Amino acid sequence: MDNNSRGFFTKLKIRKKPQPISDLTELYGTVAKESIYYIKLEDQEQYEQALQGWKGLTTDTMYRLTQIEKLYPDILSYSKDELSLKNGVRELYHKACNNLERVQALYDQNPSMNYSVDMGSFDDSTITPKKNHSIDTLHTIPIISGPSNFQVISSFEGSPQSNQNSPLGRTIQLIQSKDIKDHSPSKKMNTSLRTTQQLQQTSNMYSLRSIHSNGGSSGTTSSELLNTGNSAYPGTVAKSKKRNYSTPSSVNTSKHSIPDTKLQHSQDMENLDNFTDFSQLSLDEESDIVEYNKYDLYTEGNDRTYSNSNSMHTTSRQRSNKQNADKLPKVRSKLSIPKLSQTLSEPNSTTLTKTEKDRKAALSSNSKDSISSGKSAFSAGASSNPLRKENMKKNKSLSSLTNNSNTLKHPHQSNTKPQSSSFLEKMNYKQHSGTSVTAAKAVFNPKGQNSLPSSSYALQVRQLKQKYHTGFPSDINKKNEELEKPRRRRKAGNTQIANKVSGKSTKKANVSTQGKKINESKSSIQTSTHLPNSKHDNSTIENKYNMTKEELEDNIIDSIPGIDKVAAKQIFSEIVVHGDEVYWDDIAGLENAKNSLKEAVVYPFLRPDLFRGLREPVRGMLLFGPPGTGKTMLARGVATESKSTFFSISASSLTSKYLGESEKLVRALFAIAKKLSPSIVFVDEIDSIMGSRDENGENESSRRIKNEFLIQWSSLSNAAAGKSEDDERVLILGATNLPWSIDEAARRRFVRRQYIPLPEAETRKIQIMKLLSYQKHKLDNEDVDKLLKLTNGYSGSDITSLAKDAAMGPLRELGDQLLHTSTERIRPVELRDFKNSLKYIKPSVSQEGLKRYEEWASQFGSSGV
Ligand SMILES: Nc1ncnc2c1ncn2[C@@H]1O[C@H](COP(=O)(O)OP(=O)(O)OP(=O)(O)O)[C@@H](O)[C@H]1O
Repeated sequence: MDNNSRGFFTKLKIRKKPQPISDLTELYGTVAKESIYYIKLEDQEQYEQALQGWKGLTTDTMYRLTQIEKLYPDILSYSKDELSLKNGVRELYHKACNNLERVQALYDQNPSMNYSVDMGSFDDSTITPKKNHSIDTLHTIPIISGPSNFQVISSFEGSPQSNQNSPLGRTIQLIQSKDIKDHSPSKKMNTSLRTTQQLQQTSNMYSLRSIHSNGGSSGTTSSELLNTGNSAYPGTVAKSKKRNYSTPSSVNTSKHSIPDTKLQHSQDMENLDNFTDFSQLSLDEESDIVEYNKYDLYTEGNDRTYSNSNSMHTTSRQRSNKQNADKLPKVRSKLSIPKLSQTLSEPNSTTLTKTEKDRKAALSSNSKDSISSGKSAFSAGASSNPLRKENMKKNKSLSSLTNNSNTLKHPHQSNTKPQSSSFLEKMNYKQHSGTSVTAAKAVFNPKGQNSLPSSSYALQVRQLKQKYHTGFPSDINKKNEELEKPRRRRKAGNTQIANKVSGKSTKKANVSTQGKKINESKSSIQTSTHLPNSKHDNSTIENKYNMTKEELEDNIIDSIPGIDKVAAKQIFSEIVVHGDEVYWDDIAGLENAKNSLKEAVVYPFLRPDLFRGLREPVRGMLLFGPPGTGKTMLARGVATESKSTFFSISASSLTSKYLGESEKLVRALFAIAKKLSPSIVFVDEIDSIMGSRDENGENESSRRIKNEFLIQWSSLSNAAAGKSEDDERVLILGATNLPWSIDEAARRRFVRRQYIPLPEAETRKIQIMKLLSYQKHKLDNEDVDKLLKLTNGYSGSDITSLAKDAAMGPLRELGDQLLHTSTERIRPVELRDFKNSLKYIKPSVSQEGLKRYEEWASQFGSSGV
């Protein structure tokens, strides 16, 4: 370890009370400002530049956030503000990714729209309107010159952070500028030494822990870390300086979109906050700012230019810093969080481009609601550009652009302040029954909300009714009637049956066509099964609630304080199962398990009033047993029969490569499950996230997921139907083939541990008969009995495979003639087909394996009621 590195660690130790707020504030401000800039570039059809910018921004943001998380790993010690800021940054990052995708598509579609511009420029000229080239109407954004003016230290070359179109990335060059040597306040200091020290100091904010860790999660080298540390600086500068518009009208810039109360906050602060014109800064002043921000870095040697023309070139410094020194506000107070919203205000309308004007018009027309404003703004922006509009549609970027408007909000607003009323207002929501949560429940819990009101439910309903004048079905008699109504069975041939017959297991057939799918390749995530259900049709949702599913989700998310929006979106789009119709009758046998589940889940969910006090239902139930015995089917059956919102998750859906992300997903999952209660959170293969602590291979990330999960699970103490008035009924239903691997703490929380054994002969018979009922066959009772003897030890899924294979027998016989044979002439399935198939379809569970399950069941489990 060299001396410099030692210096880092010493500093880290000295820093007794880590305060992520300053880092996060700075990062948020930087990302937000850059985002606005790149959106403007896109508005100006400068796709290439915008693209480069988004790329740099996304990379840098995630990297810097990771570093902050590493530096301040104790999330529990974060203040509310810090958490909100962190969420805010995540949200901006997510939106930046969406924007990146969109701009990439725009760029790919129409590369001719791009202009050859010096990519080193952060020149406002690049966002100059093309059709309305009035110089007077231009406003300026500071330019940081390209590499020609800078001396790049070789170790930084090729760094991913060196994206020059991103101010974040450009800082790498900036920081090593020759000008630093010439103009920095510490002129006596040897430049390279000082630069190194500066880098170290800045890196202290972000990268100490991983400086020698060979990159940590991001796989970075120490030089990259330093780069990233440096990249923190422009944000500081950007935050610390006033954006200066070149036209007289820009004097009134601050009036834009800023509530009066905020304006009163501090004009100086605003100036400081908005100042981004680097070229107007004196070195001395800037060094003060740097000092104020505790970043001992000097960037004012960097070349930037004013551009009050639409020229697209980068020039060297055009004005002396001294000349503009007085433009820097003399404020040294700490940047306050609320200023972020001001920082992000739109510029003066007179300086806006046409598209921006559209956006602004939309904004003002809906100023009460930033979300809706954003949407309108988006429409305006999109409509001005047909290509973009089309592309937006294609890329589902409505929400991402809507979200852009969120960048104009304070993170607190975006995270915690429910937007419901204005949102509902905009959507004419009063015309429709139910609140957003109700609507969401109807969407995500399409079988219908629990019919019987617990007192808390009734209370909630009353409150919601008062608030939104809705027509909730709260009449208990009505609900009793509803309960007693014979269940409407699906017609044979519906998707479920079709899936079975066609051989798709319920699990495998689950391919969502609803909601956004962030990652379709995640086969572990089941999001929907039954497409024909019109309630699940997005268009129906839109008709019914006059809002899209995405809007509905946004609304729900907004109503949950403190939730990470990105994580919540992921939960909605990937994990929520939209109705999953498996009925008890579909599951052959397993009567004990069914009874157990009815008692533990179904009845309490349907009659919460009966299940209180000592009868309070369990909050965790484990289904364990050999593979393919119907555990997943049972879980789906429970979801259907209990009329609950069903979340089906797997380890992979909760695992993120980014530090802290998985915990957020877990928190979001529980928060949404509570919100949409009654809910069942089904975790298949739960051993993979609840593995025993002494199990080999438990890594840090799975330990963190597990801990978070256990914490959240504990918080469901009143969640099952029971005690309190405002109970939220959420059940964790786990399934595993490896019950002995489950951590003891988790095992304890699974109060009921239900053994799902291999099917008995009777169960196999029911299953075989059910499967044969969809096929022409010639098996009589005697044949079936013979078959039962032959399939001893087969699991439910083995039986399904066998039946499917046997059904192929008559077709196999035909060979190529199959193509010319009419359906009627194909012979029925016979016992011999099964016998043939039995030759190569063997039981999947061994006798020894079975023994182990039985032992564990007798020790920890139960086998029925
Ligand atoms: N009792 C049953 N009744 C009807 N079909 C069954 C039954 N058990 C299993 N199957 C069939 O086996 C398939 C797999 O079942 P399921 O996925 O529920 O098993 P599992 O116990 O969850 O398996 P794993 O532990 O491997 O996830 C089902 O889609 C169904 O076709």
